[in-house]
Amino acid sequence: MYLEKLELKQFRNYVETKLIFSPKINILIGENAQGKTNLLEAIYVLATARSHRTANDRELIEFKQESAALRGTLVRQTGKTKMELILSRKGKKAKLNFLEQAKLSQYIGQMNVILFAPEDLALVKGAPAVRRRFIDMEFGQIDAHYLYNLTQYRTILKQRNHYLKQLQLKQTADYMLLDVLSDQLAAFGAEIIAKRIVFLTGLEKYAQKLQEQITHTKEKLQFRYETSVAAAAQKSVEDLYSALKLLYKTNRKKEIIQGTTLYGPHRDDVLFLINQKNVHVYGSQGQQRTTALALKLAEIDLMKEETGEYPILLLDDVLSELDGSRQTQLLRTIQDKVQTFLTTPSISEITRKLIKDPEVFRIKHGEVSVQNE
Ligand SMILES: Nc1ncnc2c1ncn2[C@@H]1O[C@H](COP(=O)(O)OP(=O)(O)OP(=O)(O)O)[C@@H](O)[C@H]1O
Repeated sequence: MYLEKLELKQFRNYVETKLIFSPKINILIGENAQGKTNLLEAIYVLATARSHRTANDRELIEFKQESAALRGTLVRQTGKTKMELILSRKGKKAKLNFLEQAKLSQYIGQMNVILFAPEDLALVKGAPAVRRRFIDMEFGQIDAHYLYNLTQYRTILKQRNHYLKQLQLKQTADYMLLDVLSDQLAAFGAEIIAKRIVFLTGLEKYAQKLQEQITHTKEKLQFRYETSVAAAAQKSVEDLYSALKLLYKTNRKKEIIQGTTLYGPHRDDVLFLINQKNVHVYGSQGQQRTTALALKLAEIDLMKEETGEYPILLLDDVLSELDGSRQTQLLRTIQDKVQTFLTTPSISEITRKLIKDPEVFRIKHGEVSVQNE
């Protein structure tokens, strides 16, 4: 799939911009603070209805304005789709082919994007929340059911935590509602854990191959899903559900004392292992970066497998963070098959050598000019 056209109105520092992109590689070049990342962010927001940089949509609207509009034409094997997202103080409105979608979950997933920013190089090293967010953003895009379960889970988790707080403060002594909420949370939690394990297995298969290519060694990369449910990978959804319910039952006192839900997918993590050793703990900086790169590139293949089409790749100033051989590996992987947008302050020699006929956009103060060499 590829994004053919993009129109922005009052989005960040773009007052009004209309662009036509190459289905292959688009280079967004410009000095600092001109709007390169804002443009990548716009594509990301158009696809996922949320920003990778902020949870506050207000920040996405041009400083002096009340609303922002993003419109795009997405081309897939099955045809073209017009996508539209309006952001305002009142919330978001999403349209597909001019039809307003009652739920955002109906809109998300049309356009699949993978964003790779320098922060992602810390994915392996960062806190568990960073990895959970990564998993949820990626898997949510390719599986509407996963996204639905996640939304339900979050809503019930909030209610359950609120109720645990009430029990902690002795504002209530009724355990009936807690049991109901535990039951519901376990049901959605089990679905989420089961899907995460399936997806991670798929991702691992591709990442292993890439890791070997990048390192030219016999380093074996493995992913392990870490959860409080024992032997989760061997369990069916029903078994996971029973196991979670049991965890809530046996740890009721502990959860009430702490006033929060201590078990479930919101507390889980992913471990990355190289030759059976935890990369987070034992990996060199280089190994951690390679693992993050392999993980990101593996997503391209996983999305292709799951959706039948290659996703759109957004590379935010990431090339300069990689050494020559990793840059080469990255550019070879995407060459000709993945529509790519990459931001950079200047085009490196490697990029010049490896990228054939890129479309180059020069960005200055939120204005874009096409600059083909
Ligand atoms: N809501 C907004 N309205 C208007 N301008 C904004 C808004 N949010 C951010 N900006 C402006 O956008 C610019 C930053 O753009 P962006 O983050 O895309 O930089 P960049 O070109 O990627 O630079 P760098 O290479 O430093 O990351 C800043 O000038 C900032 O003031």
